[in-house]
Amino acid sequence: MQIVHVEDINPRKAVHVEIPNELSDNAKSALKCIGISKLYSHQAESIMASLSGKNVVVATMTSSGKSLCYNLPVLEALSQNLLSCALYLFPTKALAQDQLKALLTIIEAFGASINAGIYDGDTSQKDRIWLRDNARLLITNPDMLHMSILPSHRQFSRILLNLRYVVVDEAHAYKGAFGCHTALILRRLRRLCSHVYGSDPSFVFSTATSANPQEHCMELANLSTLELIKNDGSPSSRKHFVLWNPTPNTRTVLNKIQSNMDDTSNTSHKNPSPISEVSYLFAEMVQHGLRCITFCKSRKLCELVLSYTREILEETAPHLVNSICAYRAGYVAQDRRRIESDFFGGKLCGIAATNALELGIDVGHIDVTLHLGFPGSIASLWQQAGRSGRREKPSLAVYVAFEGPLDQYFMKFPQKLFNSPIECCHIDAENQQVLEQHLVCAALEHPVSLVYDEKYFGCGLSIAVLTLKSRGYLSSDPSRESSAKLWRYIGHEKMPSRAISIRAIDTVKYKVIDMQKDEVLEEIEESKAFFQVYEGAVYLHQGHNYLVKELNISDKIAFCQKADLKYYTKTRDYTDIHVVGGNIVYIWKQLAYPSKGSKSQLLRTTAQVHVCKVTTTWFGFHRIWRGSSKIFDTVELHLPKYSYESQAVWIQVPQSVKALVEKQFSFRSGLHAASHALLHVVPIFLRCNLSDLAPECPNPHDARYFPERILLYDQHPGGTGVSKQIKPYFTELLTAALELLTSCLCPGDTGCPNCIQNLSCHEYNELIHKDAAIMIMKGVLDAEKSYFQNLPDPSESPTVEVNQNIDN
Ligand SMILES: Nc1ncnc2c1ncn2[C@@H]1O[C@H](COP(=O)(O)OP(=O)(O)OP(=O)(O)O)[C@@H](O)[C@H]1O
Repeated sequence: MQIVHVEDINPRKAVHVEIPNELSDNAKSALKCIGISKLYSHQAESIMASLSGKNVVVATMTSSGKSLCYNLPVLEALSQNLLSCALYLFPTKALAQDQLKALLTIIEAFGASINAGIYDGDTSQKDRIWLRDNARLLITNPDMLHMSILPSHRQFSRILLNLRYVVVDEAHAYKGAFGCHTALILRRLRRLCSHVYGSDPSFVFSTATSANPQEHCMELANLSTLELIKNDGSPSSRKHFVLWNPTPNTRTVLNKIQSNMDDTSNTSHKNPSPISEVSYLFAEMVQHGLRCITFCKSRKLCELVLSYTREILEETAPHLVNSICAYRAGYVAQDRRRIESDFFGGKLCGIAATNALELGIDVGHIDVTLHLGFPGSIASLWQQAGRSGRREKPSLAVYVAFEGPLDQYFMKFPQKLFNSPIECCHIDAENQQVLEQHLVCAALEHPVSLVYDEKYFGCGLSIAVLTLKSRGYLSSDPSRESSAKLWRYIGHEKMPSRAISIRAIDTVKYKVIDMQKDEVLEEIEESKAFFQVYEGAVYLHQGHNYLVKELNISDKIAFCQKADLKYYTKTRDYTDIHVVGGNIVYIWKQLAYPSKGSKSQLLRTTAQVHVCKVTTTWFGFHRIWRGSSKIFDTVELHLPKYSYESQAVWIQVPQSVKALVEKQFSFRSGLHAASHALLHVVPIFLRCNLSDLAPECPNPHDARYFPERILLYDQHPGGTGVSKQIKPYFTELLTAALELLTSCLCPGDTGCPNCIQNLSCHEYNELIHKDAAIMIMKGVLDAEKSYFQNLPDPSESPTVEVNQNIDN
């Protein structure tokens, strides 16, 4: 049977409290108006804490009424002082739209005169002017704050002068590169409020699933105190969480249904694959009148699931074919809004979605969530599953596993999924490179002072200022004493914020055009384009197959035509890391978290951090039968390579170690496994998002020379500085990675997801060898030890640069 485990998640009773007497009559009648007669205990707790001026983070379950935790104190404060203002930050435009509806209802119920509106990239010029002059509750996102509000802060002076609250919703979305940039943007905001406008807003965060909400939000907004509200008083319904493992040898009831129904040989669903099984489940749910979201890891999977499910419904319940659709990034905003409201209104009863729908957009009651593959974190899985069973009705979640190591690991050890703590959210708000980028913007907004601004930008400030001075971005009055100097922006760009991509999203995009309708179907970021569109590619849009007929690279357009195809395509590619050189100097600074080693110990490493060039080469594609996933054709591709500059941290493996390893094992496989293991232990030492980093993975089908090094690189063009932060810990990382491998008792050479297998490996964990990795890491650590034995203590000097030839 495919069902390998059922976890029964017990319902939880609501803990209600009376509406606090301290609230105004307006607030009480507003609550009554929106149908709330009692508060959940966490709501009362957080509302009272916010009203007393405390910074608050509400970390409770999905759909636990968190919006009220910030809306109520904000509206109470804004209706009592008719000048007071609030700023709401949502991580996506869609969420802002969604929340505005609920907010306008409660504002009306409050009977207060509070103008509220959304100020984002979609807001018209006319509305922007009106909002600047009239809004007291401005809803925006970090991008807009960074690009528009802060650089033109004088236009928002009324709001900033009277800013009483800053609300940060879905705070768990701010992690990795995006989190790091947002942290700096919030520091810029708080600095301006204090230095220019004399305001000091309180913060209210809402966050769903993270192990360290308080620490994460304090870091995000640089707060010294923050009240954590985590005792959830909202009710939750019973949930059955099913782990479903498609097994090639077992015919399921669903397969039987399918085989009875099939009369053609070209069907793609005879063999159970996770994609076809999830599609059958999806079709079943819809046919039983259950409202369902199927979460898929990628845009392509989302389209495939929709297309398979529609085929099944065509046979079994044709009237339901149009009651499901796909929802993912890349669709134009208008289409997404239409899908959201059709789903909410009941016109649609199922959606195949990527994590674009993971954040709390209210799409009404959902009975079932299906999860095709592990979404990358336990937190994410819970967040997705939390979408069903709202409003006290029982619900079902089914996690359908892929063949991959991580999915299979959870199928074997379900308790690792249900009993493990949820991961931490990592941001590195002291990232020197990101700090430098935002300091340029901050200096344009208001001159920077080393004395007054260190509390916002940390102890890396003075070094960052000197770096920016030498690069011609900042200058100060030479007659002033150094501590009294004010650093002003003197760079050439009028709007330096425009050059900073806070989500590290490419600005260059490819248009996908339907040739028959002459209509743009989608815009794809340049870095992702060649994975999806090339001549001969099967491109999926809203469950329909399109064949890409032509790719015009100079105009960045892919022309395609609807086609009835029983296969999909997949590129053959590899990624090379070329270390360019140019040492990036690591500057020692106070760490915000305890370090396991002393400063001098940490500096004793020959690891290097350099600028690198990351290049992806596409050399062909496979045509693969849907359902059976069998490759039936391989085609050559001639596409330009895609490159970007980034940063890498790496250590050379001595030739002697290589020679020793090669006597027993494949050296390449050892390097590959060692780089995975190294990546896995990074969070023990550094706050960062693992998806910011990637290990160097050898291409299993390429016998070319592979550099003798263990390397991690920053996946964002330009780099977020995470490689630089890793360098001083390299020896410690190697030691921890070695411990990880030697303590993992999994059998076999290829390890498990707990040691050397990595979910996001570009080469699908091919060519990895645990014992070879252990030998390599031991060899490198021994070589490091003997190298430094005879050297003086490096703690005298701030950096240790060890000369090594860069031969790759
Ligand atoms: N005290 C209450 N009593 C009854 N219903 C409530 C109460 N508070 C909120 N609700 C209802 O619970 C639902 C979910 O509320 P809300 O959207 O604020 O949750 P949330 O925690 O912000 O959700 P998400 O995690 O998706 O962001 C809404 O329909 C809201 O009206």
